[in-house]
Amino acid sequence: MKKTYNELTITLDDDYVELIADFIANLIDDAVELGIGNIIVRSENDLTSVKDALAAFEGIEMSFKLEEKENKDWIKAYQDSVQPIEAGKFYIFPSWYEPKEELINIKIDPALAFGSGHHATTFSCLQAISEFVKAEDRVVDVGCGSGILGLAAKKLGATVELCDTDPISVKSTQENFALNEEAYDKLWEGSINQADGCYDVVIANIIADVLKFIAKDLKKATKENGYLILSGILDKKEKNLLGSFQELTLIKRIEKDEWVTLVYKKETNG
Ligand SMILES: C[S@@+](CC[C@H](N)C(=O)[O-])C[C@H]1O[C@@H](n2cnc3c(N)ncnc32)[C@H](O)[C@@H]1O
Repeated sequence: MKKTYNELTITLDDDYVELIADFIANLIDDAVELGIGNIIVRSENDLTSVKDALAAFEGIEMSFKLEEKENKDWIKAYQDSVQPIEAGKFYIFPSWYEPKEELINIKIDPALAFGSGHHATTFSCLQAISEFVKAEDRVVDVGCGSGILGLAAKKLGATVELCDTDPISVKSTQENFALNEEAYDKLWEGSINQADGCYDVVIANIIADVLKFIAKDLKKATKENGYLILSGILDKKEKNLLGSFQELTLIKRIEKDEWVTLVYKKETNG
């Protein structure tokens, strides 16, 4: 145990506390404390990159205080308790576990970027990918985080491109593709507006407000008769989002915990 730990206090609108806390819990393995209008994260690791990842979120005002404090006894727990999970056709496991023969294996170690597979939004996307991605599809993973969704599509034989506005996610995606001995076809720091052409499947697990903000580009990037998988939508935000995608056909809705995943088809006349 180190002599000191880092404490990051995030002050934000109380409506977003749970959402952002969920996001942080998937970035790191350390304790996240929820307050009224604030979240406190404590870790022996440097929390600058968590702060930077949060600062990259568009549409949510946050202020940050990062301090170094004397260590009492937090740390050391979650990493030991990270369990593998099964989602759709996939088995997501940390490297200290053995793969499972009957499933498609994806090795992900807990790291700074979002996407260990445990969060309801990632889990539901993996289910949707199992159902809608076919070999040789051209797929883009928008907001790739750890790269887990792109990796899943790659394992199904798709051509995969990925992007994220956060450089830590881009790095983490590179590392996770290497860890799984897979190669992506393109990876860039940025968003879907920089994509080149159209895709059979567009996947975006971000948050409702951002999905709304980039709706036009997501729809444009989806091929005729292609699929658009949207996730990261809190149930209370769903209604407000639907209007931005109303010209597409909603073919599947997956609800897990308080999170909703929507699968749209862009019909030929859509
Ligand atoms: C909830 S995480 C999803 C990570 C991973 N795809 C998964 O399903 O577990 C959302 C990611 O979207 C990224 N992001 C936020 N706004 C974005 C935008 N406008 N365009 C692309 N990525 C964005 C964040 O940096 C974050 O890595």
